Amino acid sequence: MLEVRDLIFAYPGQLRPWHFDFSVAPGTCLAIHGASGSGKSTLLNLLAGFLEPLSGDIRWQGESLVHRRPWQRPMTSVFQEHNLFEHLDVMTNIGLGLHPGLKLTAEQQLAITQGLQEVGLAGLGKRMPAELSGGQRQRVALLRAMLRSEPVLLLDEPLTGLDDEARQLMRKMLLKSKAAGSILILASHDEEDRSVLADNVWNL
Ligand SMILES: Nc1ncnc2c1ncn2[C@@H]1O[C@H](COP(=O)(O)OP(=O)(O)OP(=O)(O)O)[C@@H](O)[C@H]1O
Repeated sequence: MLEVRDLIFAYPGQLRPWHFDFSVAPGTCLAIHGASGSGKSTLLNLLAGFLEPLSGDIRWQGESLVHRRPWQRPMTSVFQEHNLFEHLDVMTNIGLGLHPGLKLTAEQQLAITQGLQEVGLAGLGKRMPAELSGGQRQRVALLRAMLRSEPVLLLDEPLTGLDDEARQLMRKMLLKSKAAGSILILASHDEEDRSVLADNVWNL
């Protein structure tokens, strides 16, 4: 269970702080809903550990995460900038997500090849990020996040800008992650994405 308890945050000079309090069970998706500027990305950044709360707690399996660095948290984030390494090809970008020294097992290599097929990118493993469209880059970033198999996936507008076919494929993959027990925290303006993926909604 991921628990967010009385988490308070404000940017310097902000008069009304945010107050977050919710919990999310494994195998479910919480959508964060709110107007532009309401704090969706801020909440994801707090969960990921890129921002420090003023007070309150974030707990995973009963253990506090607030003093853990981002890479020590059981989470993977896919934020709007897709964060691919520009000088590394698609396979290497994904492989680095699985093992920082690229020591991949045969099983992991197979998972990458199959994953690329599933998200409609078969045969593009040797491409450099600059040789991909925006939507293809987005799918690489999402696939890398899903293959990391961390218990919590933080998703900031993950399907924005994808065409219908790619969007359907990625929704299917995300539903598969959820069925396998992942927690999805989803910031999305898209009502259909929320209705297909989310079990609960946190309104900002
Ligand atoms: N580093 C920062 N310093 C000060 N204020 C910030 C900072 N980052 C964001 N804000 C402000 O905090 C508010 C929430 O921003 P945030 O990016 O979390 O909104 P959002 O709901 O994700 O918006 P969008 O849907 O447009 O992506 C906005 O008013 C924004 O201007």
